[in-house]
Amino acid sequence: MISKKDIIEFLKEIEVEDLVKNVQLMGDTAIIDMLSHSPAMHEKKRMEVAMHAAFEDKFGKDLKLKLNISVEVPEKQEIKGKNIPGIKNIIAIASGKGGVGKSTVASNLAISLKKLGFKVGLLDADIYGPSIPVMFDVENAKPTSKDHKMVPIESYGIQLLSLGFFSGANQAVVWRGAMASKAIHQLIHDADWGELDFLLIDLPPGTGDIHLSIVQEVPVTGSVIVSTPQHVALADVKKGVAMFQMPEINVPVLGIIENMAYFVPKELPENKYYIFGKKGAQKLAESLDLPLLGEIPIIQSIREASDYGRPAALQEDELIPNIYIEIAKKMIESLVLRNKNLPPTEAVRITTMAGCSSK
Ligand SMILES: Nc1ncnc2c1ncn2[C@@H]1O[C@H](COP(=O)(O)OP(=O)(O)OP(=O)(O)O)[C@@H](O)[C@H]1O
Repeated sequence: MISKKDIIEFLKEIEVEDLVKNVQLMGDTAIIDMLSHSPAMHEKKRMEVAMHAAFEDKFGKDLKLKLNISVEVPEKQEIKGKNIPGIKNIIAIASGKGGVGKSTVASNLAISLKKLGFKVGLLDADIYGPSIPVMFDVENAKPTSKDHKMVPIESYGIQLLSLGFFSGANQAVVWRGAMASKAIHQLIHDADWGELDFLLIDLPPGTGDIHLSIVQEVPVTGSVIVSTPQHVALADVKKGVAMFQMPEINVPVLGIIENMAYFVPKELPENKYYIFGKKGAQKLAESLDLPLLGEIPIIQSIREASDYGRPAALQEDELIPNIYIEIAKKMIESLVLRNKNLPPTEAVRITTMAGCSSK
């Protein structure tokens, strides 16, 4: 006669007792409530199949097994890398393709979050061409160290670190491969970022191994994908989204930003010319069930501002700053929603729109 004690002993033997919440024996049926730490359906299925096989092996067909598997994702699994003390939210800025304006968007988003009253850092992890030092007019800066930690360079109130500070723009190529991962690890963990509401990470373009290692390195709260309206760029957005949604990455995508969405001539600011097609990103965002965080026009002064080293979101004229402020607010809205719908993590602290009044 099989007893409840036999079943509990067996659960210990097969080393699943820490996943078992409750065991009941009713006649010839064992009812076991278990936890799965992965939200993926195939994991649940795999657990079910393995349990049935193990029980049949041990107790034969005399004992029926009824499993109730519930999903509980532990905090630890949401947090990819070691938590960084003092940093509340880490947002990865990615693009499926190169040259779509990812670094420009990251810079202006950083400035806009700062204008909304947040403490912001920006890590330039673009190994192929770190451009943040130029965009923030700190091309020749060299970070110092304090208590064995790198001190970020501050520009326009944003804490900055970039591979460009160390490699020199022309040597960017040396950062490829394992060395790049190691360097980025140091920029993230061996730096004194201080207290930050947001650390934005300007990822390299594309979706390769280096992205995976960066994203697994840090507890990324959410990602934002930048695209241009062309079909080829939009097609690559799907790859970017898929990368963040891989089970081992599992970083929520907060939304898509369409850059260079339309052209506005300076002399006719009311006219919008959709040179590369209209509403491509919006339709894509809808089909992927993601928010479109905003559309940024092609404007000469955005490029000039980047080249000059003073992001366009700082301009007196309100056209560009307002577009970016709206995008920053939408991103925070999406983050708030993400925090409501997903299990809380240590890295996620912003739960309301408080502090979002424009300064
Ligand atoms: N909305 C815009 N209007 C005009 N020029 C823009 C706009 N966005 C970006 N640019 C310009 O386009 C060029 C590419 O932008 P950026 O370097 O930000 O792209 P990226 O996606 O980060 O590139 P990479 O793939 O090299 O990392 C830059 O010269 C930038 O100033």
